[in-house]
Amino acid sequence: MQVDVVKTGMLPSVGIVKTLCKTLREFPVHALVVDPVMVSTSGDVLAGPSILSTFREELLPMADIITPNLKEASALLNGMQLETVDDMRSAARLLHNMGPKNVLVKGGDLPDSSDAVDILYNGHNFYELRSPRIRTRNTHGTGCSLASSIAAEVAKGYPMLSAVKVAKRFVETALDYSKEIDIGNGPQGPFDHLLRLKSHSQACHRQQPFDPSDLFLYAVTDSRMNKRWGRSIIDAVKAAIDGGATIIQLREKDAETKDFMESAKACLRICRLHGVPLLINDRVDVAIACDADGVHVGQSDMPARVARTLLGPEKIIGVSCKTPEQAEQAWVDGADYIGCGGVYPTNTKENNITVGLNGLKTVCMASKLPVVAIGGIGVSNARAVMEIRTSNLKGVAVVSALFDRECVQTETRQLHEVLLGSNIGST
Ligand SMILES: Cc1ncc(COP(=O)(O)OP(=O)(O)O)c(N)n1
Ligand SMILES: Cc1nc(C(=O)O)sc1CCOP(=O)(O)O
Repeated sequence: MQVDVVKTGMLPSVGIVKTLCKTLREFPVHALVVDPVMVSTSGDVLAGPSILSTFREELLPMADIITPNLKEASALLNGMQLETVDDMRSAARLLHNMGPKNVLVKGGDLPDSSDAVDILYNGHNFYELRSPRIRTRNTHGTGCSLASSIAAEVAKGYPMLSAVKVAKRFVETALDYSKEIDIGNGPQGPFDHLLRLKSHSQACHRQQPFDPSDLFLYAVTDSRMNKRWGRSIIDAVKAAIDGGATIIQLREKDAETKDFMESAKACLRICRLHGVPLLINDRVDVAIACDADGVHVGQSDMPARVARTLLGPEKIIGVSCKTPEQAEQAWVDGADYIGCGGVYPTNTKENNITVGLNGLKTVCMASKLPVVAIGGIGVSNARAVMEIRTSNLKGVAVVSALFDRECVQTETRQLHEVLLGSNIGST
């Protein structure tokens, strides 16, 4: 077996350190990451002074990097006082003289520092690596995970400086992710390094599975209209839900990404309270970032197949389709529903091709997926749309008839009544 990178953790006896060094001399590895575990983040002493001379004389000279915390660096340097960043630099230089190629002195315990400062020294340059200090009691295991992450990055072939930066970012993100978890009985809890796995599985989780009847009254927001009427997107979404909207899509063409994310998160809270799914138009990144229930993509947006890979199996994906071929492709790509239009001419979307009721019917009959009709639909014509009577036409998606009006709630309620009267999907 070829071993590329070895990372050491706690080595409880002199005999074990000596055996390890002997093995490493016989079977050299590409890189050796030494976490000289002697004092844990929680302050527990994990290895006695008898081990220090073996560390200094045998193990450290073989290491590509060593990653002591302040107490370990001090122990290796016969009790040297380490209280400032300058002290850490001096310690890194002295430890480097013992033979390792790189030294990372971790300043997590540095008094009076609002940042977490680590010093990396490679014999030529010092790098001061700073990240915000995350206030949490769940820090147990951070040193070990940092060194393991460095080893993993080095094994992937990255240079030491980038390996350390990536590892530090990983630990920082994991600390932040798990900072409020109530876990463990002692003064400290473990931090949670499975964050990527968990955040992905959470991202893949939706409150409820997709129900095609959610397409019944589909409210699609428009920032320009809401601005014109002097209301926020959040107020618009609330009003639409109060009026009976069964699904919401945020279609914010002019929003800056950060603003879009913030309003999406606020809207999501409202939607979750009411059990109404919230989709994001076009922006798969925003949907992932705010854990929305899904996305709606057009023919020139990210392909549904790619969106599905990014979003996972449970999120809702809708695709705009004007033809039977597009509807077939949406099904193949793993979409959940299609939006078909424009049924009528509309001013909301420039240069939109109108397919009419016949086009809608043709697409519905070809589609294996549920369909929602869109384009120029409102109280006056929703019934005619639903009367094409194909069983997979589940509802209407509406922008201006709800949001380019003074009272969103009233308009939504009226449309809801019309749709109820049309007895959708019963044939
Ligand atoms: C339900 C629904 N159907 C169709 C569309 C149109 O989406 P797209 O083709 O991506 O065009 P834009 O909305 O981006 O202008 C939709 N948004 N919702
Ligand atoms: C966003 C959109 N997509 C369409 C399509 O045909 O795919 S029509 C349209 C605009 C719908 O707005 P209104 O309800 O104001 O007509």
